[in-house]
Amino acid sequence: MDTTNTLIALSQAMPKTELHLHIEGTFEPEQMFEIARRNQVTLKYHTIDDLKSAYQFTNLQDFLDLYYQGMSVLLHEIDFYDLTMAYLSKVHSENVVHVEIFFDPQGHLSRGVAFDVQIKGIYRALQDAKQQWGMTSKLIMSFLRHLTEESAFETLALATPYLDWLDGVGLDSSELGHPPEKFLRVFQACQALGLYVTAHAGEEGPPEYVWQAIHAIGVDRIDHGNRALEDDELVADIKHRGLTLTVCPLSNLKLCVVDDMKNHPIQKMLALGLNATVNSDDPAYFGGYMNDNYAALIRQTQINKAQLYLLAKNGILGSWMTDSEKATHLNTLNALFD
Ligand code: HPA
Ligand SMILES: [Zn+2]
Repeated sequence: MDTTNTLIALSQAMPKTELHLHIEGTFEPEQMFEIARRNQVTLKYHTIDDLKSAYQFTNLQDFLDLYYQGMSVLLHEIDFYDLTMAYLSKVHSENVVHVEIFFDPQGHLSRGVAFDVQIKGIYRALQDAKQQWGMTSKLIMSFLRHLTEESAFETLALATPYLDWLDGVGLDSSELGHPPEKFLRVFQACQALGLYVTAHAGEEGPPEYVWQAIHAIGVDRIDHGNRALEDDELVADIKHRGLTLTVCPLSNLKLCVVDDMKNHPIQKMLALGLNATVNSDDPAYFGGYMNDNYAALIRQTQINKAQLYLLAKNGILGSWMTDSEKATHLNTLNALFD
């Protein structure tokens, strides 16, 4: 019988991928205050403790209100670089070998920060991480679903000179009332450009939104997907298609998508044959990075060694890495679990 501590040590040592991560959600209060100071931006909260004490959310919107406020201090390319580098260096120390990160261009464009300022800072950090540590990455531009499809099209037009740096597009922000179908045409345009497509669905929204993401949009992956479990036919369809779910345990707890980590559905997802993965979503706001998410699952849901292996393996296979990159990381993972 493996002890909790043995499993936690194994989860820390294993090569991990992060497939659901909003770079603006990695903004630690200390760094936020530092960048606010150098940019002479005044934050609504006066101290780091004041800010941290506001991190009590009862739903997704509570969090988003703070998330948009926090990102408002990002003005220059160096700010986006520093933010991204701080995240990459943190997860490098946790044996994360590959990241696929979202950024929210519209959250910055609306404040007058140009698209090229954002993407140049983020992309340069991704390149530096590759050079320094061999960490590979994909960049996903996410559309804000509370805005119009027209606004998403305008954002796509701004991204056109940078298509070589972009791997996929996503859909995030306030889910209820903003179904995936609202963005059908813009996602079709993205697919025609050869971009991967993923969408947040079934975090707060009903199973119907997950159906739409799969059948109307044709997503390559589903972000969250928790509420898909309410519909057996949908579960069978996700399984049949082999779609990956990018699940975020600590996020789910903080945003009251689950009432208690003990009741987190990730083991059920695995038992149903779904390709669930572990991710941190917005680690600076939700109380933990990759290793903390695994530790919480191990401590509170008693996942076993076989399930731990499966989660890590699903993370490698569900990524957009090349087959040979996947094979390399699978070999390392297999050796560790032998
Ligand atoms: O967890 C999330 N859900 C939806 N939108 C988001 N934008 C950042 N994080 C999230
Ligand atoms: Zn998310």
